Amino acid sequence: MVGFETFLEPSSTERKTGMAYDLPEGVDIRGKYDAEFAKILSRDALQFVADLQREFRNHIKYATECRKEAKMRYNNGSLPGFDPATKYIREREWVCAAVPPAVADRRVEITGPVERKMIINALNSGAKVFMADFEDALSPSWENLMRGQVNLRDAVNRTISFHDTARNRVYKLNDQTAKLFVRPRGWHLPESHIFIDGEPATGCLVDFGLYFFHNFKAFRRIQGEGFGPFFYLPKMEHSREAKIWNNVFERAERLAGIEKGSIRATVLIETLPAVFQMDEILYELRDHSVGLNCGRWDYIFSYVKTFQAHPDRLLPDRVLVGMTQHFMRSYSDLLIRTCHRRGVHAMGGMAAQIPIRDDPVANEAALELVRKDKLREVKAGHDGTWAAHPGLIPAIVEVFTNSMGNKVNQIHTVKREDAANLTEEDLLQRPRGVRSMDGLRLNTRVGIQYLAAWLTGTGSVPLYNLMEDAATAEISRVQNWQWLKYGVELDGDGLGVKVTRELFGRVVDEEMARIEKEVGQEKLKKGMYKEACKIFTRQCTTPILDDFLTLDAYNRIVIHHPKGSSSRL
Ligand SMILES: CC(=O)SCCNC(=O)CCNC(=O)[C@H](O)C(C)(C)COP(=O)(O)OP(=O)(O)OC[C@H]1O[C@@H](n2cnc3c(N)ncnc32)[C@H](O)[C@@H]1OP(=O)(O)O
Ligand SMILES: O=CC(=O)O
Ligand SMILES: [Mg+2]
Repeated sequence: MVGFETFLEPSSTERKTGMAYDLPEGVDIRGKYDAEFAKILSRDALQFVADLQREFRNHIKYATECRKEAKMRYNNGSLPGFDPATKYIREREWVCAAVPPAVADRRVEITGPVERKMIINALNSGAKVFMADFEDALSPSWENLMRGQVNLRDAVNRTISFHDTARNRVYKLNDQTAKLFVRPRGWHLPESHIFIDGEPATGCLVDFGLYFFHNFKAFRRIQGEGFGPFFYLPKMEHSREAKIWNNVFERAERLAGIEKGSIRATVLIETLPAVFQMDEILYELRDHSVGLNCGRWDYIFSYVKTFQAHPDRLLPDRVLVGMTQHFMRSYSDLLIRTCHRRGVHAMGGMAAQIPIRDDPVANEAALELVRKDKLREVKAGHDGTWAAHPGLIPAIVEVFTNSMGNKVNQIHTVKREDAANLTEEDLLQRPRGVRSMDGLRLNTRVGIQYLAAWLTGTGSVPLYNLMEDAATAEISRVQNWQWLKYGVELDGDGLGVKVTRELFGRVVDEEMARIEKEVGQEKLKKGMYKEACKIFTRQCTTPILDDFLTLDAYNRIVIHHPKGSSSRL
C-alpha cells in the first residue's frame, strides 16, 4: 500500500531504470516502453493504481452484473423508472457540499482530447473550464493515453509547450487559463496494456489513478485554490456506481493526506436509467459533487440501447432527435431542478455544430444554431454549457452573460420547481419524426468514417461540418441496428422502403464509394476504412446488440509489447 510520504517525496525506485518499467508485485505492463511514459508509470504510481484496483474490483464486477440484470429486465419489457426504495433520498431536504470558489463560474466549458496542442489551445481559449477527455473524444491507444498523462502533468505544472514545426509556431500557456477537469473512461473499458494480478486493469482507475497521483498537489496549489483535482464522470447507470467513485475519492484523499471533499466531480447524466437516479447519484457523491451535466449524445444512444427490445420506441432520423423533443427537454429540466435543489451546478451539453471556415453564410447559420441551443439552456436554468471548438466560445459567453447578468451561476436563483411534476412518462416519451433513406445513409457514412479515424488514433473528428465523437457515432450505429432489426419503413421519403439486410448491404457499398470519392483513393487505401466498414457493418447487423462500439474496436488497437522487454526488473 502507498502512504502519504510516497506522494510527497519521489522514492528511490522512481529513478530511471533503463529500458523497462519498474513494476510493483502483481503488476505487468504490456504496452511499449518509453522513457517519458516511465516517469508516469513509476513504481509508486502503479502501486497506487493497483491498490485501487484490488480494493474496488469486486464492487465494479458487481455493478457490471447489475447492469446486465437491468438490461435483461428492460429486454423483457420493463421500463426504467424511479426506485421506490430510494424515495426517501428524493423527498428529503439535503444539499451537497458548498461549491469551491475556483469553479463557481462555469458558464462555458471547452472539451477536447488530451492531445498536447489542443490542451494548450483549450486552456487558453477563454472558457472558464477545460474538460480534458480520456473518453468520448479520445481513441484509447497506449500512446494516446500515456502521452495524455504526460501532457496533463505538464499542463498542471504550467510547463507545457508545443512546437508546430510545419508552421514554426510555438504554443504556450497564457497567464489566465481555464480550470482543468479530467474525464476518465467509463467503467466498461479495460486497460489491456496494464495487468494487475493477471487481469487487465480497469481503464478509468488507470486514468484517474495516474492523473491524481502525479498532479493532486500542484493542482490544488496552482489551479484549485486549495481544492481539487476536478473530474467529470461518464456513462453511469446507477447510484451504486457513483458510490464506488465516492469511495475511490475518499481513499485517494486519505492516502494523499488531503481533506475529505477536496476532490470534486461532475457526473454526466447520459444514460436513460441514470435520469431516474439523479438525486441518488448526487447523494452518494454529496461531499465530492460539483453538479450534473446533460450528456445529450450518449443519452440518445442509451435511449435506443435501453429500448432495444421495444419496437414501439423506435427513433426517427438522428438529426431530428434534439433537445426540443419532449423527452430531452424533460431530462434537462429535471436535471436543473435536481441540481439547484441540492446546491450544485446544472451543466448543459454539446451542440454538434463547429465553425465552417470556407463558407461564411453556412458558418453564420451554424453559429446561430449554437446560439439558439445555448439560449434555450440558459433560459431553462443551466449554469453553464459545453463548447466543442474555441471559435464558438465568444458567442456562447455572450448568450450566457446576457442572460445571467453579473451572476456567476443560477444555482440559487432559478429553482425550476415546475419540473418536480415531470413523470416517468415525460422522461421516456418516444421522440417524434420521420425516418429516411438519407438518415440511413448518413448514419452509415458517418459511422464508418468515425471508426476509421478512431482505429488510427483520433477520437473526435469534423464530419460534414459537425463534431463527431464516440457518443455521436454510437447513435449512428444503434439506430441502424434498430431499423434493421425491426425492418422499419422509411416513411420520410414518400418511398415506403423497408430497411432490410439487402438494402443495408447496398447502402454500405454505395456509401463506401462515396467516402472514397470524398477522401480520395490514396487516403482510403492508407486508412482503416475497410476494417471500419467491416466492424460497423457487423455491429449494425448482429442479432444481439453490442453494448459499446468501442469495446469490440478496442481489441484492434491493443498492441502488446514483445514479451520480456517491459516486464518486471
Ligand atoms: C459527446 C461528447 O462527449 S462531447 C465532448 C467530447 N468531444 C469533444 O471534445 C470534441 C472537441 N472538438 C474537437 O475535437 C475538434 O473541434 C473537432 C475535431 C470537432 C474539429 O477539429 P478541427 O477540424 O481540427 O478544427 P479546426 O481545424 O477548425 O481547428 C482550429 C484550431 O482550433 C483548435 N481546436 C479545435 N477544437 C478544439 C478544442 N476542442 N480544444 C482545443 N483546441 C481546439 C485546433 O487545434 C486548431 O488549432 P490551431 O489553429 O492552433 O492549429
Ligand atoms: O459526453 C457527452 C455526451 O453528450 O455524450
Ligand atoms: Mg458522453
